[in-house]
Order: sequence, then C-alpha cells, then structure tokens
Amino acid sequence: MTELGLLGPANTYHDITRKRYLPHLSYRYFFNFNDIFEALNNGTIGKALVAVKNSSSGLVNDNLERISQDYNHLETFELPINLCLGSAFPNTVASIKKIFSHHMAIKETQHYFSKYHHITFIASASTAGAVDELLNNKEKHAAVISSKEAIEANNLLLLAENIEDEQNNATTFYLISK
Ligand SMILES: O=C(O)C(=O)C[C@]1(C(=O)O)C=C[C@@H](O)C=C1
Repeated sequence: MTELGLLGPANTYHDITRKRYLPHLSYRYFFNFNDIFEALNNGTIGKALVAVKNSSSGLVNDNLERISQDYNHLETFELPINLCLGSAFPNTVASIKKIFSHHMAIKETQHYFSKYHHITFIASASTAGAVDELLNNKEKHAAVISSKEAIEANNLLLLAENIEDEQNNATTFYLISK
C-alpha cells in the first residue's frame, strides 16, 4: 500500500505541501480528487492530502463536506500560494490569448487579469496538469498559471510572479484517512 495519495502531477501545490511537511512518506499522484477518495475507499493508499479551502477563492469543490462525512481528519497544513504565469514562447501578459490552470488558481488571479478581456481561461485538473496541456497545445499565445517550481521544471519562460490578487493568499490542506 502506498502511504500517501495526492493531486498530481509533480509540482502541484499539493506536491509542494507534501515535500514541505510529509517528505518521509511514499506517495502516488492522482488525476483528480474523486480518484483520491476512491483510492482511500479501496485501500490503495493509506492517507491522502486534500486541499479544502483557499483564503481568497473559498472552498475547494465539496472536499470539506466529503471529508466530514466519510473520512478521518488527521492534520492541517497551510501553504502560501504564490502563482506565476509561464509560457513556452516569449509572450507578455497582453499578448496572451489562452490560459490553462486549475479553476481555483484562475479565481485567485481574477483581478490581475480583469483588464485583459481577450483572454480565454481553460480549466485543468491541476496547475501542474495545465503545464502538460500547454505543452500539448503548442499554441504560441498560450500560457499557464502555476507554481514557479512547475514552470522551471518544464523549462517554460517565467512571464510574471506573484500574480495572486490577495497578498496573503494561502490554501489549507487536510491530511486524511478512511
Ligand atoms: O492545482 C494545484 O496545483 C493544486 O494543488 C490544487 C489547488 C486547489 O485545489 O485549490 C491548490 C492550491 C491552489 O489554491 C490552487 C489549486
């Protein structure tokens, strides 16, 4: 049994939280929260790290409700969320037409992008998953909102840093078990 399940791929904010607080556990990445809850139910993983709320964008899906009904809450971790804009091409914010990211990260940067009406936002399963979508997409005027770690690990250009609307943007993660 793998000790910990979390939202992947590498360099999501779940992964950054894991590295900071739970580096000793064996782990496995999952595509979305449903798959994580299912893996807890069938015993593929012993524990899971799940985001429950963000200081500016609010509750993460219905995770808090699901946890309170069916799972044990073991520990709480809070991570400052500094969002970055990355692209495979030398764009500026004004030249970007399409942005991939997790829906919570899109919400956390709403004000930052409010004057760029020509941008289309596309929701991905995670901020690091958005990097994979960007790389598959190959469009010149496309970008991602993700962690600096995900941008650097995938050799993207860092167009902007700390683009979150709230200076003290932070997400609360629960360590849970069945
Ligand atoms: O997409 C990621 O990198 C995640 O870890 C998910 C998630 C979330 O579930 O809210 C975690 C923190 C950020 O607020 C944005 C997205």
